[in-house]
Amino acid sequence: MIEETKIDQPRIAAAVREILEAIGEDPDRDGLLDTPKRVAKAYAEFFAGLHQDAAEHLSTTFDIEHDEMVLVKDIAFYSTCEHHLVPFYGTAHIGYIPGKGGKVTGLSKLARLVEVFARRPQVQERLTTQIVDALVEHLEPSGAIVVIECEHMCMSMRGVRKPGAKTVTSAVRGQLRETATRAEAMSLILGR
Ligand SMILES: Nc1nc2c(ncn2[C@@H]2O[C@H](COP(=O)(O)OP(=O)(O)OP(=O)(O)O)[C@@H](O)[C@H]2O)c(=O)[nH]1
Ligand SMILES: [Zn+2]
Repeated sequence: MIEETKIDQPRIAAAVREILEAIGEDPDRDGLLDTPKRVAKAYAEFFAGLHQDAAEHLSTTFDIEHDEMVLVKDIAFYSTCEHHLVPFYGTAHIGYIPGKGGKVTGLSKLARLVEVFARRPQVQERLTTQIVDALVEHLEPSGAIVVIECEHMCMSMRGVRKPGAKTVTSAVRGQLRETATRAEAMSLILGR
């Protein structure tokens, strides 16, 4: 569930009204009347992850004996660049090797983990390491890998204006740092 209650929507709405005035718009014209409220509601969704805890999702574990890699790839997500407050978006790929007698979580929980950290003001590098570190902390796997591929709107629609440029980041922990296992993970992720 998206926790939006801790986000001060009236305060966001007041700030949006200010922005509309600052760009020379009339916040009282018909089309804009409800815009501050709408933006506040949207921001409550965009930043809901600030008030969520990865532990909540990763506490669902199963007693499945599996000491080989589990990989969920192409998890689509949207995040918000903390420098410009515009979206960056793309896909996350998450793999782990359960530890000895270790924990296996539900597949959807890996996607929920992405949401928890994507729905915050972010940079792609931090998003990548936060996801892998949460996996390590809560599942105690023998290895974990996260690869994220994104387009940043701050590079497409403004500034350097290079639409289509993709940024790829990765974070690897434990046994997956070993060359052969890492190569296997990367070919599963990128070999499409
Ligand atoms: N490392 C990293 N940089 C990012 C991310 N998102 C945006 N940026 C970069 O943050 C930098 C901010 O640079 P500044 O020079 O402070 O801001 P700016 O004048 O708006 O920069 P330009 O985008 O080059 O116009 C830019 O180079 C962005 O491309 C991210 O997730 N990771
Ligand atoms: Zn940016």
